[in-house]
Amino acid sequence: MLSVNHLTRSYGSFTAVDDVSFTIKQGEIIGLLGHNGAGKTTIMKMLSGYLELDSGNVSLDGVSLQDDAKQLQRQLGYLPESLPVYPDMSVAEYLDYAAKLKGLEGNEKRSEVKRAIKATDISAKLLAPIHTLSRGYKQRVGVAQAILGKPKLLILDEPTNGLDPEQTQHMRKLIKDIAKHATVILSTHIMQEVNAICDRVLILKSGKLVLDEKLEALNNTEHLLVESNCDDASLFLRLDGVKTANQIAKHRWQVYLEHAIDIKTVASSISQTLIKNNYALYALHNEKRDLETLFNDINNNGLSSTKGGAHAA
Ligand SMILES: Nc1ncnc2c1ncn2[C@@H]1O[C@H](COP(=O)(O)OP(=O)(O)OP(=O)(O)O)[C@@H](O)[C@H]1O
Repeated sequence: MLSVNHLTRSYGSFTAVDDVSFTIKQGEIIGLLGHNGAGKTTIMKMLSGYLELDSGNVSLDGVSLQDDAKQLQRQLGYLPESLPVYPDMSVAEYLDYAAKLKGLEGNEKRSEVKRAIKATDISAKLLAPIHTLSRGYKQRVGVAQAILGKPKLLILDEPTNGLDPEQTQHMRKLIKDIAKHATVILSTHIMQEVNAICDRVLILKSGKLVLDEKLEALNNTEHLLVESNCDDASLFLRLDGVKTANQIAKHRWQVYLEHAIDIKTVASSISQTLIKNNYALYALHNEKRDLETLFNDINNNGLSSTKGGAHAA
């Protein structure tokens, strides 16, 4: 299991990742979403040990990044946003080199390189110098190096970036296969990608984690739209069945509910509570959301409050 606690990182005075915590079980595929600059790459770089944490901690199956970065790095594969490529090396030379860096030797190294080549379907270009490859092929070489040594944790920064539709399908299948034996975190801007392969989604906004939810629950999420002059998120959050309360405009709230909760019961307790607390209730009705509209709501709206704590988002 990957455990990430209070991860924080600034560049100078700018906080790019702000107190982010989550855990991921083996076999899960997590989609890390957020607009440009939300902090996705910074988180991935910290998890992979490429970038130091300012504070917080990361551990994989109990091995802490701070205490034993080398051991943890041996268990992880990382496809960075831009691969540190060696343009004049052939694909075969590069994979051999990458395998050595992971501590693989002899027969184990040979069989792992072979496996990675087969899995990413790059055998036709083994002798080609890397600088002659198309973007899609380079991406596959990047994934091949990431899966060497059968990592327990695979971190993929925009894995289908630059791939054509057929290669994208192939990559998605590959990621699913890998996830049978590993934890996968991938970042992407493409919602279909998340819907196609992820089990769970983490949404970042301005460095903060604003949503951590299973995709299945998310795509079946109903929320209540409440129009009221109430300005206190905690009023909604203390009600049974309420998961988050987002103020999306003056006098407009989106109240997200726990999975499988009776929406009418929650609606009734919201109206009673508002009135009991001397707030006006102008309207209350339910709406259904999918990942894409939820993502847009989160990014276009001002506040996100969860039972775990309310924060400006
Ligand atoms: N080396 C750096 N020095 C200063 N600021 C940086 C540096 N790297 C990233 N940032 C800033 O930190 C913030 C988060 O960047 P990051 O690359 O993690 O975002 P991202 O979510 O991966 O974005 P994208 O989707 O565009 O790749 C951005 O505002 C970015 O400009």
